[in-house]
Amino acid sequence: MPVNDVRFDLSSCVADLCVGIGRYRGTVLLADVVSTSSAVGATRSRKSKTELLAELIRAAEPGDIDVLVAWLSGETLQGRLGIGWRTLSAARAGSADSATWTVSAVDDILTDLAGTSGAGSVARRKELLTRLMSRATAAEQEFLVRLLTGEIRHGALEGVMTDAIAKAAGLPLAVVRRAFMLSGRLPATASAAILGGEEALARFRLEVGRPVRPMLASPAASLADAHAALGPDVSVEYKLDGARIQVHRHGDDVSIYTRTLNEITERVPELVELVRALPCYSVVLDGETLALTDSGRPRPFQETMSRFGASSERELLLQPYFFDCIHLDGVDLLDEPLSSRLQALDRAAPGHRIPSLLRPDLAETEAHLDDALAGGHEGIMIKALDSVYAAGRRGKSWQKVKPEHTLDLIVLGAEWGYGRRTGYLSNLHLGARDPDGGAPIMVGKTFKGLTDELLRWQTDEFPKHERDRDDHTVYLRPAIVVEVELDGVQVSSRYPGKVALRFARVLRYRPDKSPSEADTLDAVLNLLP
Ligand SMILES: Nc1ncnc2c1ncn2[C@@H]1O[C@H](COP(=O)(O)OP(=O)(O)OP(=O)(O)O)[C@@H](O)[C@H]1O
Repeated sequence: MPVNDVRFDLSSCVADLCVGIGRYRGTVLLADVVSTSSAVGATRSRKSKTELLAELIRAAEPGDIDVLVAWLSGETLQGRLGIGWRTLSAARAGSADSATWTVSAVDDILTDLAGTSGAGSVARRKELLTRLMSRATAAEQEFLVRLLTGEIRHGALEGVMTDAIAKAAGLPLAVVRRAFMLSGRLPATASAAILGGEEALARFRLEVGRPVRPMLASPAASLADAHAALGPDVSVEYKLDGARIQVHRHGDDVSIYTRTLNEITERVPELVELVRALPCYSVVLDGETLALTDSGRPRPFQETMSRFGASSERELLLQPYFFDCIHLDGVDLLDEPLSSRLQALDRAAPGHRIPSLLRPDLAETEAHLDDALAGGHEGIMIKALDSVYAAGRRGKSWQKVKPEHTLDLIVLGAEWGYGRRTGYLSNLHLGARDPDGGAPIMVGKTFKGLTDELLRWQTDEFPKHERDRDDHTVYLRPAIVVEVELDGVQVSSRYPGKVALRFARVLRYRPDKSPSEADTLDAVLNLLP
């Protein structure tokens, strides 16, 4: 689309939005949300995305704020309703001429849909969906389909949404970010910010038993770079190729969460036992878990992840390796430097620290990386000892060094295979995340690295996320993240990002990551020689 058309679309969307909000201030119409969402999608500027979302949040009635934020950030139950694209299309006979749905009325229907189960639920769901769709305009229907299939999250990513909440509430961004880290939920953060200001946000505290959003690392160009950037006061740790765990214990109560804050306590009894036996009363630990082979090498990532699934194989015993401690016996440590948190970790869980070195020189750091790789691990992490615990990938206080290029990409589609792969979905279309929250951008294809087991899994799983299909290809909604290894990237006019992967091969699927955590187009472009 030529640039002028984008501008035209955007300005008409914004005009609609202002009319909508002006007319209905107090009661936000679904139409207002729809025009904001398309305007947010159409602009590539983070600043205007923030402005638009902030305007919408400001205009909402108090009771609508959390629903709005949940919708626009994808943090909503609707993606999990299990309503497919086909069912939704079937419910779309005809559309209304003018917009009458309000946010709260739509939310009531969605809540009803979520609560419908048992005998007669199919008919009841159909009836609710038809009611919802028949009173919606064509644009609203489009939005509802994306909302119900869980696709909407790409309109407003976490970063933009926290900016918008801060702007709408007139509060410093740092205060909003911290509340989000502690509450783990954007809707609750938004309502508190708008209705209760800084005081309400300050009430979000670290609570033992409630997970906080984890701190992440940024990739380092090289080991020497990371070492030079962070200076001598660092902790250099193995980067283990397992699954992130956050462990909370209060007395005998233990709860364990994944990187995406899902609770898995019931599935990992051996970890619960071990944590109960630690010499402390209350603690929150951050770490990695994995299963080992008899010779002490890490088992493949898929096997560790399989322990988190519904049918968990208990024979594979998981080991924990902790690397942080953010609460110990009544004292919150989030704002303490890493050096103090590591001392607390050694008191709380002696003998369970991830293999690490304190303040090594460059040669020792290199040797640690070699040891990690020789042991079958992924690489190392280099962390500034004076850094506080802050959720997300902001700043450079944790840097990861891995020898191979790998990218976490979004599966956009898969082509039917031929020869040995006839009848299987095979060649994957791979997309990078648009850093500005737009649709993923295709950067390459591959079928290399796909085992028979993965081919079978793909063929089973992909149709559940189908967006469209033709004779050769099944196109997917952004839902599945796959990690690929590659030799590099090259400039290419074949794909819209003007860059293509070189020799990409599938390493594994990443069920622990959502598309909003996939690598961005910028990360791909960074690999250009
Ligand atoms: N010593 C360690 N310190 C922190 N995280 C570690 C460590 N060892 C392994 N990890 C894992 O690495 C992840 C942090 O790396 P990053 O922020 O790059 O996330 P990621 O995208 O999942 O990483 P990758 O895709 O490289 O596995 C953590 O979520 C954790 O699961």
